[in-house]
Amino acid sequence: QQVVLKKNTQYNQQLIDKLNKPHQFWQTQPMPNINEMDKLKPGPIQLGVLAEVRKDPFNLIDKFEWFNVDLRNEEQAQQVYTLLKENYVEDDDNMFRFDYSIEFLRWALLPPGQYSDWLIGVRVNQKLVGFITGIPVTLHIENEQNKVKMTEINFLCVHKKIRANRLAPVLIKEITRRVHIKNMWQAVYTAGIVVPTPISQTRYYHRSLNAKKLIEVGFSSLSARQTISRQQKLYKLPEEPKTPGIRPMKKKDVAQVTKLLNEYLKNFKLYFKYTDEEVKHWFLPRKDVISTYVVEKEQGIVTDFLSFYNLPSQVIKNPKYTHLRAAYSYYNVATQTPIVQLMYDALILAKNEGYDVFNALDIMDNEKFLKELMFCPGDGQLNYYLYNWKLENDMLKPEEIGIVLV
Ligand SMILES: CNCCCN(C)c1ncc(F)c(N2CC(C(=O)NCc3cnc4ccccn34)C2)n1
Repeated sequence: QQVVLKKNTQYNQQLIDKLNKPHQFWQTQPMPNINEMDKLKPGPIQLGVLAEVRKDPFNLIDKFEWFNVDLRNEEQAQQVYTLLKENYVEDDDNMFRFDYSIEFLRWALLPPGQYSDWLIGVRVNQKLVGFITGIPVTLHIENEQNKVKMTEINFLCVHKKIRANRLAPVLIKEITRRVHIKNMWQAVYTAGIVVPTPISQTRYYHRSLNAKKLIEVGFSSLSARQTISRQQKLYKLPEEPKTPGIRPMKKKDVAQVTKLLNEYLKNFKLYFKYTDEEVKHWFLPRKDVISTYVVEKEQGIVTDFLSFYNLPSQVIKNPKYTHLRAAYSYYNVATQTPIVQLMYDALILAKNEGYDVFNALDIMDNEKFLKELMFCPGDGQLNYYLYNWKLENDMLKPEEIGIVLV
């Protein structure tokens, strides 16, 4: 009886703490909070001192141990895949959960220049129960002179059975330490939740490709006047893309795609600059991971390209379907083809690749095609965060964001 009472009081105390001091962890981090916004000048909030960076890993509760994940190792990749498949992001009604594939994770987390100690796992008795990742990026912030080498954080995940152990803050602190050790002091990340302090709040839009299935899995719903067959007719797409010369990207296109992409991204306040090597990694088609199509005119000139990545969701309880096949808009550059026509072709190509829905955020120039191509606003928002950096005006509009995190 005593033990149960103690456990409950301990748990209740944790709840009381949570309610009284929300964001207790985040208040300790160099993120501008509301009242000090006006005082700080644009740029780093805290200047890091390499000599002061802790050399040893943060302490873990006993039996928990740090573990650098080697995603090239099949067994370790399987462990990461299973942890995410069973414990990663779900929608608010717990109907869907992301199901990132192993090949996708290798694409997302093994880019050129990756550090082996930035894919961090926590294990208990050889079982993976926690994960967080960083990849090295150079982010251009608000103007050309701010080219900041930093980390892009992603895939923070703690096993459902060991939540409320305060493991997530330790994972964040440990990857921060491993980034600081490399003399990098900023980070960029996104999250569906709001913690201090978003630099932009973007919104998801969805374009139905398989209306019937979206209704059957509960992703879409029918209003009184709508019927399934009406919806199918409304969202019907032609068999073939409209743009002459559109075809899958090949290795020979890398140099032209790099030029088009870097030129286009200068329009935004937050963007990466890509080398040929990086374009090869991020855009050359990989089956069931990334699709990129280029528009080739006479003499082999590439004038436009479109790209989308594959992120299926497990349908948690449904008699007929186990997965929702979703294509997510990645980077699209239209210099000769009208953007609406280019993205209409993206829908047709995604439908032909077997996707049920095409998702896009209202960032970059996406507003220009979302309404006309019958995208519907989703219920969630994706917040962008910059760690240890004060922007000129604190917030950026979605159309000023030029980066997509997978
Ligand atoms: C760095 N990390 C971001 C991952 C990419 N992210 C979360 C994302 N980028 C663009 C989107 F357009 C988007 N989505 C449209 C919304 C949606 O489809 N909501 C219903 C739903 C279906 N399946 C799931 C699984 C989890 C949560 C909601 N789900 C979420 N998500």
